[in-house]
Amino acid sequence: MNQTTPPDAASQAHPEGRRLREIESEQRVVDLAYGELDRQLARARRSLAATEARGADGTHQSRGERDAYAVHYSSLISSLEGVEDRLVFGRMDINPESAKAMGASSSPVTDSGRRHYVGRTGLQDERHREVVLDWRAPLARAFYQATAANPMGLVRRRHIETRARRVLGVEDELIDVGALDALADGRGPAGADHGLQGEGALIAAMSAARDGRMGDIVATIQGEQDRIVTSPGTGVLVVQGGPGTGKTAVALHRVAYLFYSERARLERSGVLLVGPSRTFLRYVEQVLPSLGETGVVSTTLADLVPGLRARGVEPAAVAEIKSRALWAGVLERAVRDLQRIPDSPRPIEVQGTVLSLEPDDVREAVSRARRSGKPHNLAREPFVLWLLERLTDQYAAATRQDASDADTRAWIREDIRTSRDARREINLCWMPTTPAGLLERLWARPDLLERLAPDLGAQERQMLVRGPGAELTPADVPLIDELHELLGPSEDAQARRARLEARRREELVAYAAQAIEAQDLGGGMVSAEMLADRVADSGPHLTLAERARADRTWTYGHVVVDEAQELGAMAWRALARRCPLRSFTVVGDLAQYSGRSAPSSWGEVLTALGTGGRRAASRSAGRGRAQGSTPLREEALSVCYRTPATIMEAADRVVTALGAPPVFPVRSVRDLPDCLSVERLEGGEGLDEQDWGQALRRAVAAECAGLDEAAGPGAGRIAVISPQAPRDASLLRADEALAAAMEAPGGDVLRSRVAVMGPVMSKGLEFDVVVLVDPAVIGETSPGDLYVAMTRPTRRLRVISRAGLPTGLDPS
Ligand SMILES: Nc1ncnc2c1ncn2[C@@H]1O[C@H](COP(=O)(O)OP(=O)(O)OP(=O)(O)O)[C@@H](O)[C@H]1O
Repeated sequence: MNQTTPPDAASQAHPEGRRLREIESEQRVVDLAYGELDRQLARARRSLAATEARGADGTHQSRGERDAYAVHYSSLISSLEGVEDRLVFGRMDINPESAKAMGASSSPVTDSGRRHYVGRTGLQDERHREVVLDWRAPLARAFYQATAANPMGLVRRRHIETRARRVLGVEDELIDVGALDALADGRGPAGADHGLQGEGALIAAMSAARDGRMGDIVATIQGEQDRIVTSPGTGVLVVQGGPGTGKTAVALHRVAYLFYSERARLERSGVLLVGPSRTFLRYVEQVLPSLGETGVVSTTLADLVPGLRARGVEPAAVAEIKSRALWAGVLERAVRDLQRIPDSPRPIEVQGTVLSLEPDDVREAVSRARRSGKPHNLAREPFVLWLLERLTDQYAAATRQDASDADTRAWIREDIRTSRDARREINLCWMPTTPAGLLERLWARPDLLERLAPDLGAQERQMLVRGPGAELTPADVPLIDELHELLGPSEDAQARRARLEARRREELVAYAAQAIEAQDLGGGMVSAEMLADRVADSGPHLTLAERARADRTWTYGHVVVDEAQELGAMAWRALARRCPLRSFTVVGDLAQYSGRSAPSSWGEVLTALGTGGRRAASRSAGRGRAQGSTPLREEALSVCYRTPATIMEAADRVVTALGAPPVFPVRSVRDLPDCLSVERLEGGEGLDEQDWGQALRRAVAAECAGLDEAAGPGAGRIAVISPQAPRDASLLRADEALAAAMEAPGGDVLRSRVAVMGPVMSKGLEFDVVVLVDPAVIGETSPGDLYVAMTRPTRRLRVISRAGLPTGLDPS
């Protein structure tokens, strides 16, 4: 078991004195580490200031270099600032033989390599001697993975608890009893045989009141988690397991680990993190910066395409139809459908001469343009050019001109190109269009849909029909992305971009002219144009993440997808395009799928990544290679850190009774007394709104009071998860105190003490307390959603129901 610091003869008599001495001694090391952090931060800030002071002068190349340095120093500063909190959290004592074998060099803190301090980042002193070992360093693996059965050279693991640069306590685990004598300070506590590493620190982390933001787990990563965090970044890795097993936490730490182990590659390409909702992304946004990493772009699928807003809502059944793989073919056909060969010759009048657009010529032009391999809008140019050449020949013959020289041909071509007939007829054969325009046409024209998507049933097609001008929905976004690939930029878009650039330059020139005049700059040596060029060149300093986010065609070095069981084939295709290397961390739990028919395997979910259709892995070890070109590995986590055992067991019973049992049953690390209460209201479904409102307010107010008592006044977070969230939210607001507790600064529900949401919105989140409304209603449409809703609390679940209770939940 864990104890605080090893007892020796003196400490038997004065254990408190011994504890204080240990704390004091660790404080000296922690002071040294923060001193080093401060020194490095000050140096980076000075370098940034010096770089910026160099101004916008110099050659194009030197301005580019200056910008690159500025971005580098800014990121370095953010990284160093990010690791301030709990900079050092662990110490490893290594047996002398292992230390010698590792050949570790000595430093003021390492005791000839026999002692290492583990922290959020690696720090060395000015003489390049180790002060803090980065938690991702190979040597630090023993801190997370060593057990009594496999000590990995570790004699003792120490967790150091700090707050705001002060050491508050230490917690020791003895790993290798046999090696203890070899250590300078002799004896230690009994060996660790509980299977959890740093149990005290772990339980403390889990018991702390939630504050609406996920914290990192770097100080308490467990062995099974660490093996996933540090597994190589190649291929597709599925991290699965029941609720609260740390899948999200592990995936985020894996990103930080990959930045460490493959920094050169990922610093150039960045990492994309895809989450189920903006709220979820806000929930996890602190984790990577707290590990010193900033090169991550996070997005929902709805926000995947820069500049596109998908604010429309539609039934889940419609979104499901849009997610199917068949759309790849349908959209391809829709684009080819814009390339038409007329049934008969079309007359074209050019300055009084009538030419004929021949179907055979159009056929040839179409096939040449398609052979160019360019997307539709870009292939239009070779298509038009080839037809214009044919029409030019016709015109020359009809007007008896010699069109053998380039200038004459160019004149004729221009006359044809600008004639109304030619424009109309050529457009009809090869219509330029935008992704949103084409999709709008598809939804608005059932006849078109029937022709292009014959595999859909008539009823399904009917469900897709939507009038022109309607808002795009999140499920439209992967289709739009696919269409971007098939269509390429439209002439309109290209022209718009050129116009914008021209306007921006005009503004810059005007601004520069004013500046020259106002400040009497230049002395005749600098023109407004020159100054405008410099301002444009020196532009804003964009970080990699900012550049990547704004560029739809950016390819990332690694992609993490959370709640991945929800993504359909079209979404995976969009993500596959963003990572041709197919380096993916796929996080999810098939049992938490929203809807009735969850996919049966990850192979089925991930077909679009080229992993083949077969799963080749088993439960925990679960490594294997699927048939297909992209290697697929599956790992499963088995310990729930979030939800008390009583609640977890109830959730398992309920979904099992609904015919959707957990894919991986999990073991909770703790249980709490009185953590589950279930109430079926008298009056049942016949209860009127007023009585229901009252009962709900009473329940939520009681939970607020209970949490005040358990965590301190106002501390902790409560979620009310209801199938009728908006209506229940307004009922709760009738109580002034609850309305105040529901206030969400900046619209961020995670900042409110009481958040009301539907079950889908609660995916991936966690709260101290959950008040769950009408679980049977949720379970009826989606057992997975009920599983999610029941497993969000860290302390307590209160069920309040008007409808009958689902099997497995009995009134308490
Ligand atoms: N090793 C650990 N040390 C401390 N806390 C941990 C550890 N592992 C997980 N946790 C905590 O457990 C909680 C659940 O983790 P996380 O959200 O990553 O689980 P999950 O498997 O993604 O859950 P779900 O599938 O329910 O969304 C979080 O508060 C996380 O910080």
